[in-house]
Amino acid sequence: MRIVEVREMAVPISSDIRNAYIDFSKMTASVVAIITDVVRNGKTVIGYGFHSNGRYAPSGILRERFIPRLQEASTEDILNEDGTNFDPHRIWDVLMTGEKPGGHGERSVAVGTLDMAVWDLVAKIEEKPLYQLLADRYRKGQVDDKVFVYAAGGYYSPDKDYRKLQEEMKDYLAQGYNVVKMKIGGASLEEDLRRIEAVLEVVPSGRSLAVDVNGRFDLETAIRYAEKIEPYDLFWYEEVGDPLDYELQAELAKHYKNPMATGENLFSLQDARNLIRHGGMRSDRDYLQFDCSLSYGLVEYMRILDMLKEYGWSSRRCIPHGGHQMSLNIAAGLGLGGNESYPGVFPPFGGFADGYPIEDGYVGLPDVPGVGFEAKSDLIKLLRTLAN
Ligand SMILES: O=C([O-])CC(=O)C(=O)O
Ligand SMILES: [Mg+2]
Repeated sequence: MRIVEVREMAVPISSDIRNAYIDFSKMTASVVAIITDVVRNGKTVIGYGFHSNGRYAPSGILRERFIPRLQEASTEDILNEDGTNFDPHRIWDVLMTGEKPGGHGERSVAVGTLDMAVWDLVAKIEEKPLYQLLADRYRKGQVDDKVFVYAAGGYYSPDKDYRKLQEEMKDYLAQGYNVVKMKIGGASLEEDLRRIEAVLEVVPSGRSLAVDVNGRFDLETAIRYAEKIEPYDLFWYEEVGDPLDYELQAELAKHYKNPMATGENLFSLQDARNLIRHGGMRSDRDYLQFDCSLSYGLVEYMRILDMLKEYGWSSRRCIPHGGHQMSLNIAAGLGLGGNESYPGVFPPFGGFADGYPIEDGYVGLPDVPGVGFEAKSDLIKLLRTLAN
């Protein structure tokens, strides 16, 4: 059993949308394929991976460092004890050979992308959906048969007036979502309040709406918005200040009693632990959005889940960023609180398996081996261009 070849390709996921911090006019993502000599059901087993929106394709470091390390590793270094499958934990150690701690930067995205492909591979070799493999290995087989998902959108974009914003949100509700998310912080407070109120006119209540600042605010602005939006009783107030400004987050908690969410731009166990230690996040109401594809993959994410347990946090407080099937599998297999979804943005990466509609805010997962990319036709079409 060996890896024959690892391929990488950068793909554009550009669009004219904008959050409070960046526009997506030049956004890209890396997709990878790990091609093996293993055959299942008459076909070569290939693991696929990619990373979430928000970080540009780390093609350079993938091709110069991480893919060569994987391809040059000896079989014993990347297989499990009895040689029957690849071992994601051992592969992680191989990938991180020669890397100093701290300063996680873009390499956590490169490793997260490869890690997704490795888990896809491992589950395909065991001929199980990844959620089932995870539940069998780490949760006594217990799978959540459906996962809470919310519709993330509500971006700023040219010509998007209040009516168009309302139409977008109504469409998400019509698709079966109960919670929608919109961007704030990219306009004046007055303008953002008008946008929020426009959306509140078309959703059942404030609990159906989350708002995302994408790290734009200083403490003073964070508190000013907090005071204005608190009466709306929103689902959550997301990534309000700089992701690494734990003091701001902790101070905000003193001024905002409703749920807060953050963590999508914390890329390691150590950064996540600092948030829990110093960020004033409240385990009875707040949400954690660490995204394995950006932060060294599921191997590291499981370390984060262990850390959370140590600090008295339930895995149910985790609703990862990124809207991908990888986190959906983790949610179902390891018992997270839910997952993000991008029904209208970042195609073909947004949305889940074909034929699995959202029902009352929850989605089911297909019974196919691996992460389930083969059950999402637009995505697998793109991924297969790498393998052929
Ligand atoms: O706009 C973005 O960068 C994506 C984001 O924050 C989210 O999905 O929460
Ligand atoms: Mg966000």
